[in-house]
Amino acid sequence: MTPAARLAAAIEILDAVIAAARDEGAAADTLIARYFKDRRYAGSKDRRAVRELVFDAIRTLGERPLSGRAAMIGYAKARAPDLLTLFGTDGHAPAAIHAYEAVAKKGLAPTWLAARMRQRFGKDTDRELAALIGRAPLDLRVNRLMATREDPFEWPVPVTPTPYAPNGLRASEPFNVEQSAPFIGGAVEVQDEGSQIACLATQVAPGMLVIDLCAGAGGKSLAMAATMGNDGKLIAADTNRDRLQRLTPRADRAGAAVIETLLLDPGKELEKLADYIRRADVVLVDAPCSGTGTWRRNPEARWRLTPERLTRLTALQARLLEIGAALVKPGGRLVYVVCSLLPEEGDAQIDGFLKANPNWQAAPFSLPTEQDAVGRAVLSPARHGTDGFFIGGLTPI
Ligand SMILES: C[S@@+](CC[C@H](N)C(=O)[O-])C[C@H]1O[C@@H](n2cnc3c(N)ncnc32)[C@H](O)[C@@H]1O
Repeated sequence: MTPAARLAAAIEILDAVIAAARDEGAAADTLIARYFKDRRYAGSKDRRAVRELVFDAIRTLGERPLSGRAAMIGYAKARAPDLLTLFGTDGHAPAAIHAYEAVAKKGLAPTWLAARMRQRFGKDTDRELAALIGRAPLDLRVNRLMATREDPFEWPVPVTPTPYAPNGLRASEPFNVEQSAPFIGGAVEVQDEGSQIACLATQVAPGMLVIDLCAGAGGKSLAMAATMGNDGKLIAADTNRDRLQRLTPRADRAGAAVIETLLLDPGKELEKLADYIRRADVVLVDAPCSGTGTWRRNPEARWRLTPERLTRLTALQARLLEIGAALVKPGGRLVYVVCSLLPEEGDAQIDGFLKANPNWQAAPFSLPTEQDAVGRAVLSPARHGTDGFFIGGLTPI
């Protein structure tokens, strides 16, 4: 493909990304893969170059652009002026730029979201937002059921311990982990260091009954099962059958024998969990959220969120906290986690829960990172090099 044809391809993909962000469609990575599936003429260098153009444009533009063209012209004007010379050059090039056409503006995040982030980060907001749309490192977690961080793994790139999580490793550049012997053998999993730190807050231990209420494909279930040393019981529950099904082969590979999956009915979650009411030592509520803490991985997510979607999410989070609380035994622990840095999904949820449940209080936890208050911690890419997380600990009085 010529450079101009790559540019035209990136514009077409950006059109799809913008529509998907508006209509709750697929992620940018999926859309890029779909685009190239039917275009066998594109070689690996073309794919890489187009992907880079798409993601560079997404990272440069804070508000959802009107169109792929507006996005690419805005990106080119802000960061890559050479691209402007390619418009209108050959048969495969995008049409020449007109004097009055729409141009997307450079920015870190949509104005309404930046304003909400400012409530948490104040004068540091721009630094935090810039880090949030940077590139995420590739983090691994060593599975203590099979290995230790000191084992002599062989990696194709330099890999070093992460600064905070005791079982974390960080690769100096991306590589195909899933083809590596340690991954295939179950000795490592891919997991952001922030997720690993969130699991430490649960303080799970061997012999416990643990419920991972929003287990998904089990990233945190696997980490907790390893800490439990395969002793006890971990119920990995979720309403999404596909995600839960992905957990079973991962648990087999990791040798995590304490995990039982449980598919819940949305709206009737406690029916299937009736046997565990007031019995769990630890309940983790890793709630569905806006994902503002994971923009490094899918920066187009900031074009997706609307105030209405955020309201729906916070209502679900509050409901899941109540469900989780019903499962905790006296003296047990409820840990609430979101990969979001918006105050309404973090502190406000814990404040709301404590107000509605005066028989509960904050549960202190000890983490390798600093804490905001007793039982509350916030991780951010700018400060910790992790995805953004809010972690809250609660216990019945
Ligand atoms: C942040 S993700 C969980 C990620 C997972 N814990 C991990 O570490 O990989 C949130 C999960 O909540 C699930 N979920 C949504 N509504 C739910 C509900 N009402 N009850 C239980 N799980 C729910 C979603 O299907 C999704 O898998």
